[in-house]
Amino acid sequence: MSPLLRRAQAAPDHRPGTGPRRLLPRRPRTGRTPLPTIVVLLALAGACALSLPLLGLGSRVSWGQLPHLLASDSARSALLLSLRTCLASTAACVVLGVPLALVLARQWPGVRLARVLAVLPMTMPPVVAGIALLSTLGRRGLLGARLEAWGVGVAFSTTAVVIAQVFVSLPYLVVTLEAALRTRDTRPETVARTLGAGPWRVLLSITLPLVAPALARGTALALGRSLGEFGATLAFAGSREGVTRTMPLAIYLARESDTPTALALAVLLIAVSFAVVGATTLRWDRLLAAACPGAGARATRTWPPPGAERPDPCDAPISTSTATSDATRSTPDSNGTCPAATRSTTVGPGPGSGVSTSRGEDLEVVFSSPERDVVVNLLAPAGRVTALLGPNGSGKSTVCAVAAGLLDATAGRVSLGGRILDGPEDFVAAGRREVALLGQAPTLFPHMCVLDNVAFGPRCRGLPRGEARSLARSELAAVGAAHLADRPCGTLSGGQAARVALARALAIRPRVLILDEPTASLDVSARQELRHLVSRRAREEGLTVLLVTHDVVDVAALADTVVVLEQGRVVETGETDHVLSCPGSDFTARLTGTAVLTGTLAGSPQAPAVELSAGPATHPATVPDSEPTSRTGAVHAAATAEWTAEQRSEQGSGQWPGHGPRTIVHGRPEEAIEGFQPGLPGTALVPPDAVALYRNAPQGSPRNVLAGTVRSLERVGALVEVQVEVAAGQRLRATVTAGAVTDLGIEADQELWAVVKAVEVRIVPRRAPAAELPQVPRTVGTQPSRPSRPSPSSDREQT
Ligand SMILES: Nc1ncnc2c1ncn2[C@@H]1O[C@H](COP(=O)(O)OP(=O)(O)OP(=O)(O)O)[C@@H](O)[C@H]1O
Repeated sequence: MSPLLRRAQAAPDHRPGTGPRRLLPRRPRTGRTPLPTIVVLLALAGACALSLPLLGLGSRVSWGQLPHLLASDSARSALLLSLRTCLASTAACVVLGVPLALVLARQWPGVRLARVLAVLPMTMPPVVAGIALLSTLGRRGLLGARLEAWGVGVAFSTTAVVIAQVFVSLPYLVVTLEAALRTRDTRPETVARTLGAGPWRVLLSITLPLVAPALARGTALALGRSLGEFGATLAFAGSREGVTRTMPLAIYLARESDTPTALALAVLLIAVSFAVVGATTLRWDRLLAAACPGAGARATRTWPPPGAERPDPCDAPISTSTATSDATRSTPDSNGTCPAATRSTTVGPGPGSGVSTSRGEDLEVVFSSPERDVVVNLLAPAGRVTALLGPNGSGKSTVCAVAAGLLDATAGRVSLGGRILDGPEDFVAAGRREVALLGQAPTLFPHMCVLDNVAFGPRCRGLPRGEARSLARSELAAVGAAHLADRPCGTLSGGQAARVALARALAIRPRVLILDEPTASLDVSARQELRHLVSRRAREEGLTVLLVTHDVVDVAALADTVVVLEQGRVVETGETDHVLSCPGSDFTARLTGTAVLTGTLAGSPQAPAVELSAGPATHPATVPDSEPTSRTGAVHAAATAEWTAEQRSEQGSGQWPGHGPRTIVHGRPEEAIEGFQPGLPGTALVPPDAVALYRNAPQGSPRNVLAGTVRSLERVGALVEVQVEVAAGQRLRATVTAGAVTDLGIEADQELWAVVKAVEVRIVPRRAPAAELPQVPRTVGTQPSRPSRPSPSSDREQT
């Protein structure tokens, strides 16, 4: 115990908050990490450095005479000229700076140098900037001489003032905006593309609104810099009253001859700068919402709006029983009650109408991506749900991106109902394929309300605003989210956001719905809810669904067929029931809890076996009790191996067989096993209910008996998973009741016996490791992409 704690406990009263007796360190009251004192002191010194000169200036100003001093002709002329030129130069900065920042935020050869050049005018002494401008646009300058020949004189004019201001202030806007663009989340833009937005709509509706705060700040900085511009203006434009003499110049000239006027102008300049920069820090959205409540849904980020009550009476878990029940949900009325009738407008049979439209068509995806070492050929049948499974990095997202048009199917083909979406000659862009993509995160557009999010896709497809909103309302109703329509997206829970994202994907009336782990970030109940919803909506619309998931419950509940990818190749396909009950790959075996034991194939397809990799004997050389104990609860496990004849005789001789060098697992006889060849690598897949654990060596002559060591015990719901190592690094899994664990006295490092029914063990040839896989020919995929195609390796950057 620390001395401090001892003292605290020894004190007669060490209740918190009792003055000097409070010896325990004070806990921080907020979650914020406290700043070191020295940092706070330095910050105060910095604040003084910024504010003291202003105080000094204020102390010299004749405040009483201020209106009189500022009313002089020269002061008014300087002020008006400053405002005119600053507004013009700021507008020019926005027009030129936004495109420049967009280009500089991308990756291209030489972009780093370009970024340095863009910042350079910020670091130049202003007078040097003026000389540079004079050398370019002056009468004898690089361009100025030609302009003079055409009768256009730039230097020493009001235009020169604007040019000088643009030159020094443009970098402020570019740097601020470019940093925001480079670090922005690009997923909303990718989603917008998949919903059918073209480049202009993505830029104007998504990209710029998302970086609007940085644009506002950059613009304010540019305006502030223009207002204060002096050196470059003086060198390039001179000081002609009413023409080029802006406020800074007027202050400079008056500072000796007419100090009170100079100080008054200085105060005015500071006040204007303060107003301009301060305006960018205001929450305009809130002010607008307060000023015109009708605009609140689009602008405000708070919910409920002031005066409204929580909780939302319609915000209950949705019923997934019938489409109609969801479709009748609607926006609560002003009293907060949910009217029975929906305001939804349906298009055609309409979402949630319960009428199957069977829009789905066969989706075929055949491609190779040498960069990612993915070679895939798969078919998602029309109107069915195909689960795409595989370990991390196996290529699932790549398949989704290719199918959605975010990635070019190099040397391949994507077709929908026989129509080529991506092939050697054709490429249909993302968003024009009738393919909707729903990713792990809902990625709602944060600057739009829920209704506008869902109406975005239909708007991109040319639907008038009113119709798009009606369709959006009915889509929201169909997923039980009609009452969220006017909510800002930032106020939704994860489950609500997922529902809205589903409605948004379905609002474009796709034929194919691609779900790339949409339930990954949800809790159990929200996950279940979304699962039901996807299943119901896919059925109602008759959609072809490609579902990426790592959750076996998703597969069992939703999928009709399963495709398994490993190391970028399809290793297993089949009907869901078959794949789950008879997994044919390591991945599905693990997914279903089946133990995977590896070794060398032996026997024949009619009597298949796998000889496990050799492992050290770990059991002590004691004679096991040959009586199965009375506590022989035949507990079910997930793998086994044969106790060989030699091992039996070892046991008879009083030797514990341990993990002998010839641990063999026998499997179910088959008529034929593709690729079976004794001596090649093989796998024994042992389902969870095929194994019984014994504390002592079992009697009788079971074919597969395995000696092993308990390596872990883990609670799985009401049961306990026992992992038993049967060869070096190879474990069986047994799922037993907690009672059986107690009865058998199972604990870590204990030796056990496992018996596995051979008829339940599948023996399959093992797939060669990645290094031995046939390489994709390098010529494939090196074809130049058509300009409109996304680059094969650029989707991550974009997504
Ligand atoms: N932008 C990229 N550029 C190059 N290679 C990439 C890129 N994105 C992914 N890869 C590679 O492509 C392969 C397949 O990745 P992909 O993301 O498709 O796998 P996944 O099965 O979806 O994985 P996860 O389950 O982790 O999402 C991996 O080897 C990965 O490293």
